Amino acid sequence: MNFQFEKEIAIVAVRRASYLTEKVFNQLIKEKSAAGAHSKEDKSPVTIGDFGAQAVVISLLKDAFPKDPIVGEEDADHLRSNGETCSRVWSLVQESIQQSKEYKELGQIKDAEQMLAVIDQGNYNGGREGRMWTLDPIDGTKGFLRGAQYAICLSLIENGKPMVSAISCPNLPFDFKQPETSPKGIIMSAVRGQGCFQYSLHNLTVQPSQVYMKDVQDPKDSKFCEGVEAGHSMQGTQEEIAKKLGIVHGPTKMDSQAKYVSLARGDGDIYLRLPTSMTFEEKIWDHAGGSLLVEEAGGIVSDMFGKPLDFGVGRTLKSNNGVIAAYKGIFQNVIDATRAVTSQDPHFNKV
Ligand SMILES: Nc1ncnc2c1ncn2[C@@H]1O[C@H](COP(=O)(O)O)[C@@H](O)[C@H]1OP(=O)(O)O
Ligand SMILES: [Mg+2]
Ligand SMILES: [Mg+2]
Ligand SMILES: [Mg+2]
Repeated sequence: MNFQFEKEIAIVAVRRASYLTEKVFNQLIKEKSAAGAHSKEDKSPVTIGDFGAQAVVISLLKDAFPKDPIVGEEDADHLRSNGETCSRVWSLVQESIQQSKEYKELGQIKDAEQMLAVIDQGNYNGGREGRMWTLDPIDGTKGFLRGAQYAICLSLIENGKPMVSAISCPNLPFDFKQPETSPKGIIMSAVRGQGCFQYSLHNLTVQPSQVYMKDVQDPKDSKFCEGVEAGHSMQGTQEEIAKKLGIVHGPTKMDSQAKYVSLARGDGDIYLRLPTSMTFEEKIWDHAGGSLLVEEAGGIVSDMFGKPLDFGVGRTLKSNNGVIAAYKGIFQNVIDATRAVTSQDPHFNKV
């Protein structure tokens, strides 16, 4: 199985959904300036983007692979009881499907009622057997609102292992070495055993290029990254781990799975996500896509104890705690430093 069709559809799906989220963001900005409102407090445009992106991706997946179940983050409950929001989502979804130049015959939705049913098809409970897709229609919601990084993340998991992934990052520069001048918008995609490739989000004529993690030999020469939100990981502990590794530069803070994407193309070497609570269960849609990209680009991904992430135990990573991703040449150093810093800290006692 070489998964070529799966990969192609996954890329088209996240590209179609990105059209929708970019439209929502631009409308939100316009509304803000027109009304002078603090729409940062207003969660509804985000909700519109999340629901709309989930509808667009699932409708395409269901036409291309009718038998595959889907673990998606959102459901349609809120839209069923909120007609106006539902209509806004429906018009965005229609427009996003109509403007798509790729596989236009797939993923059509006939009315708003059908759209709600499509969104609810992301309700699969996950598990070890066979194929399933996992979708985060907007990962990094807070980054999305700030006009910073966010990602649309899709992955095909087979028997508990991510096999195909496509992640769209509308706000990442195409060339990370020229962040100011480079056009924004990339998709990164990988198939297990076939490498990791970067595509342009908007320019379909750009040829994909294979990306690799940087070949860092000494951990102290490495760059580490973490999430922006202090409530999502233990930033203080992460700083201590970096210090232990001899890293002198502070972390790059970035929302969403754009962190995995950045590592995969050599713009960063280590991603630390130490749990704020040992009872917190990371969601499979927050890590399946990104972890495969990093692995296919020369990295290793595990939990904070070095244990491989297990995507076959339901909608969450309940048999893991936290996440560590690093270039393979320094991965063991990172795990050792993490153990040295956390093993005496009762916060990290397994429950
Ligand atoms: N306490 C938490 N620990 C770890 N991740 C969290 C926590 N709360 C929310 N998240 C998730 O972190 C992801 C964003 O990660 P990052 O901080 O790296 O940008 C979101 O998918 C968000 O999930 P949710 O969508 O349920 O809010
Ligand atoms: Mg998420
Ligand atoms: Mg999300
Ligand atoms: Mg969310």
